[in-house]
Amino acid sequence: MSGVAVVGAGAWGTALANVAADASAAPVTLIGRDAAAMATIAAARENARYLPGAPLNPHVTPTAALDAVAGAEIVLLVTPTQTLRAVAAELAPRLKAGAAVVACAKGVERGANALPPEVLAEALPGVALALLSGPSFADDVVRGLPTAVTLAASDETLAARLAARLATRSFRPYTSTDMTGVALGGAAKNVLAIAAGAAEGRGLGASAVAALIARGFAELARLGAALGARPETLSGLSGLGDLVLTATSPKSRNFALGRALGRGEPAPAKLAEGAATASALVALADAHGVELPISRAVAAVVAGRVSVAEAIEKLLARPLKAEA
Ligand SMILES: NC(=O)C1=CN([C@@H]2O[C@H](COP(=O)(O)OP(=O)(O)OC[C@H]3O[C@@H](n4cnc5c(N)ncnc54)[C@H](OP(=O)(O)O)[C@@H]3O)[C@@H](O)[C@H]2O)C=CC1
Ligand SMILES: O=C(CO)COP(=O)(O)O
Repeated sequence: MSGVAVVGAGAWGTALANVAADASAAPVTLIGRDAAAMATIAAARENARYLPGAPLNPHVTPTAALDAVAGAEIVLLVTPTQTLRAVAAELAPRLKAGAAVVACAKGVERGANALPPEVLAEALPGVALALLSGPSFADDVVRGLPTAVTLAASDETLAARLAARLATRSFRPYTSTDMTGVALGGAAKNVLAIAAGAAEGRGLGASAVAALIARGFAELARLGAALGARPETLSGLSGLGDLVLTATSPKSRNFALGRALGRGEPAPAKLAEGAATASALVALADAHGVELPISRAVAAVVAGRVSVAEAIEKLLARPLKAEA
């Protein structure tokens, strides 16, 4: 079976390293950028900073040596969206011939307003690319709780091979060839989760959160149609599935950020991809003539241009129209 290297030793990278090691006896390397931190993980057999209490699978080798990717047929790229291009550039000269790179981040790159597949296609020309996304909290996955995700590649044979390599009894990758749709769902849900959290933080109630999820999904569907995404992708695991998970759970860092903003509390220090993605998602939509009222409101709030209260009032003042 194929050796796997995981680049990015955060919560999701660590969880996926355990998944890859649980799925096969082939070697798994977990690559971080801080040598001291990786040595600590190797000694403790636990990533105490990002996944405390989760034993590292004994077949996972932590290291800070990026050259270790050279031994892998499959590279899972699990650093935040805004770092993908730079990290991929570092990977390019080190990759084994024929290796596949799987983007596992969820967002839109600022500046280029590009989804992860586009970023990697530019940074890694000629490399076999795939994308992994879907409703999957790292904490649930590392505890072996049932999780279903989407593994997309333009080549369905590659998607099936990668899914088979990563599948375990509890981690179930469904395959797709719609990389745009899968990437868009993962990016948009993080932004919409901030809105849902803000609504809860303001005490607007479950009905308001449900309305934001439904109308937010309508935004996703409009932008997806403009980008050529398949409707069934957006209504599947990586779209609606991840939106429901992330927009209804305080375990979500994006939801938690929104809730703090809604309560007028300081923003949590944890990564919230939706905050960096919001303006880029709106810019991507604007370039295709698609209006995203909720995502635009989130972008304005996280940029500090308006308060949560002002954003809510603006959304409530919007003219009523046909639902679809
Ligand atoms: N956490 C989750 O439940 C899930 C997360 N995801 C997605 O996975 C991606 C990563 O998220 P997650 O693992 O949670 O984030 P974390 O904040 O837990 O970890 C991010 C990791 O990326 C590393 N990193 C950051 N910048 C760089 C860089 N320039 N070069 C190399 N490494 C870098 C960090 O290194 P350092 O520790 O040295 O700062 C850290 O180890 C996100 O796009 C997220 O949306 C997807 C599904 C589930
Ligand atoms: O992507 C995730 C669940 O699918 C993790 O969500 P957060 O990044 O909001 O914590």
